[in-house]
Amino acid sequence: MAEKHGSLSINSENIFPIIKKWLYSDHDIFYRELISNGCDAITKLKKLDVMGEYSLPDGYKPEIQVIVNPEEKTLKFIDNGIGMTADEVEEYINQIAFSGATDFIEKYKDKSDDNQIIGHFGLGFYSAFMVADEVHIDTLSYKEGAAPVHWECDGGTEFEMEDGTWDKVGTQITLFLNEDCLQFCNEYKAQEVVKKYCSFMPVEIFLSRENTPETQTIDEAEKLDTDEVLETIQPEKKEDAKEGEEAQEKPVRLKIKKRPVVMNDIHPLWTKNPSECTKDDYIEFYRKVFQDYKEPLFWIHLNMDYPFNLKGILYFPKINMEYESIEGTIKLYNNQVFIADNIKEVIPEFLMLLKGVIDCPDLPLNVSRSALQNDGFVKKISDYITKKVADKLSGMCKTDREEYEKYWDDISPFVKFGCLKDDKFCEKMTDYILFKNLDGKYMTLPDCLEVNKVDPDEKEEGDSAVDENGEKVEAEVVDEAAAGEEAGEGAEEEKKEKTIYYATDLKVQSQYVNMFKQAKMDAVVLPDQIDQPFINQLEMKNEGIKFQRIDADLTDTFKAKTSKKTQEELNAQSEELQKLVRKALKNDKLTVKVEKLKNKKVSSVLTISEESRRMQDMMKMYAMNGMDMGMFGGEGETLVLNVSHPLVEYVIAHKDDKDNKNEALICEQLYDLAKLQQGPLDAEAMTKFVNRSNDIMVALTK
Ligand SMILES: Nc1ncnc2c1ncn2[C@@H]1O[C@H](COP(=O)(O)OP(=O)(O)OP(=O)(O)O)[C@@H](O)[C@H]1O
Repeated sequence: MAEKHGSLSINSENIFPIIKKWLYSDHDIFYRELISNGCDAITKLKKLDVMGEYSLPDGYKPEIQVIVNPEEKTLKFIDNGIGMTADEVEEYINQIAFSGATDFIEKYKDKSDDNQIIGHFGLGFYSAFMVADEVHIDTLSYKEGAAPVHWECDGGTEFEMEDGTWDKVGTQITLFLNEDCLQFCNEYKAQEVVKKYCSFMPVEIFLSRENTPETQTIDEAEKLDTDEVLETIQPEKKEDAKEGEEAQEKPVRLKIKKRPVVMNDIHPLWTKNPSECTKDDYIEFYRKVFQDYKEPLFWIHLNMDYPFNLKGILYFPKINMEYESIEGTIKLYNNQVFIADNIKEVIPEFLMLLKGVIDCPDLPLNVSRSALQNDGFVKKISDYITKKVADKLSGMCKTDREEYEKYWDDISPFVKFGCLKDDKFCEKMTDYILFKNLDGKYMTLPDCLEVNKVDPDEKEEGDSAVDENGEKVEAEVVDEAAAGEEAGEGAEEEKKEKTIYYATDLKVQSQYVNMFKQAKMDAVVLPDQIDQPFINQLEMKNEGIKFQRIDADLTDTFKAKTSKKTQEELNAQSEELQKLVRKALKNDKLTVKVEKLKNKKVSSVLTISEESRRMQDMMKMYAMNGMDMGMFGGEGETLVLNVSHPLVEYVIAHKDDKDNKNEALICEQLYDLAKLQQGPLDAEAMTKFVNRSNDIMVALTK
């Protein structure tokens, strides 16, 4: 070939500075580009062999060598792939690749955020100029009679091309590193980058150091053709061999140049058929990739060929905590070439709580992130992954409930977060969300509704109420006919709305929990922060389902049946006592209700309406961001006084007695006792409560 000197066909004189600046944030990516070009070249050669257009030489072992040379500040990438003829170098390197790079830069130069482009694919070979002042190509095409080609370019717009000396089919790319980028010819840095991008590339990659003095010693029998023998070590003669005994010869040893170590796994687990993979394989792969010593709970092996190609493994790690602190990683690959972690355009956000690998060769990667976001195909991929996760979970719930329950506490933040983030996932999972009831038993939403279908009053028909020790207490038995009057049509209407009662803290709400248990009513436990938005969403999406905290209201179950007349009396007493209690407590917002409760040992109970409490909880969240909370305190609180309790009877009997000092004292004490059943008192209230309790006991001594 006549020596050729030419200009690269580009539009801009400044293309190299742009390449360098553009990809500055992750310019180690050139490793991935050059190694994957080598992989492609090898794949093409193997394909030609399969098609009968080329015969691979005997003992052909596809491989890519990465050779660092810190002394000479060079980095070499050598593959035994298809190679290039001079014409091909002209076409693919001088023209096409460069114009591709120009297009690429033209398209994205205005985008200021480096992360806008997810793959950097399409820049390929020229990414070498991000770190190198000069790049050489030495290549020999597989084609019969092809001549080796040498090409070089010093980062300007000029290149030189001439006959070369490369005598093996394949290509060597040599980078003469820029002074700022010498780290890339450091062996350890090279190792790190190759591991980052190339751990699962489909061709074996070997990393070595040029002119390395490192050696290793092996038995002669272990010698491979590729070993470079530096010295043959003859065994010492065994002198102490006893007479008659055959002298046992030690083997000949060879000192060889240290063999390069394979850097990658060319058959990662996700490429295998799930039926070929064992539990140990999955766990080992998980540990290797995510450096997590804990065992994952379970996993989903995705394996799809049609209508798009997608393979991967999603692991559910052990995460028994609030979702904010969970950090997952989903690694995205394209034909076993690592692209990036956590690409939220492709992988649904809630799945980022998991750990996993997804390989999707069909993904368009040389596009900006915003283009990916609006890509219908990418949306399909994302939907498919979501569906598979929901299928796995619902399937497990249906066929292996015991196992599902075992994992539930760990996966529940993830499932709930998923339901909040993804409507389709929510739809599929609604019936497979588990709720733990007061006895610690897991129930699905349909189970909960089934339980609540039974009218607690009917269930209790004929039963007496029981106290906290499970002993029967006297309950008011009223004339059915009289009670019947109040059961109008309105009550029928109300029953259509199904209420699921819940507790958020079994300790704090223990008094209510006891009352529920005594009344043989059930509630579910929803202790996590995510539960509140989650039940809001369930209510929104499932008309007729209402969640109510167990201290939100006293259900009719706790009340004795009363005649209309008695109820009217109670209403009147409520009005009067409200005035009295408000005055005693100096609290105008408090509602007071007098009720006839079945359990005569309960004197007072505080309820706070579900709506007010939810509103207050929300306000508390805003308060953390500096909002004043004072205006919302005490809203929606109702003090229920049990008319069947002697203390309340006493207050009612003496309500008009202006000289009675005990009245106010008892009102305050009843309120504090009710408040204590919900949670701790604040410091001031607690001091008052203790002093008052002491006063009451002193009074007993008189
Ligand atoms: N090691 C190699 N062996 C053989 N041909 C190569 C090699 N490296 C590059 N080429 C040729 O040069 C062309 C341009 O390479 P470049 O890396 O710029 O882009 P690409 O590989 O086509 O796309 P991508 O940017 O996605 O890698 C390739 O398509 C290939 O034909």
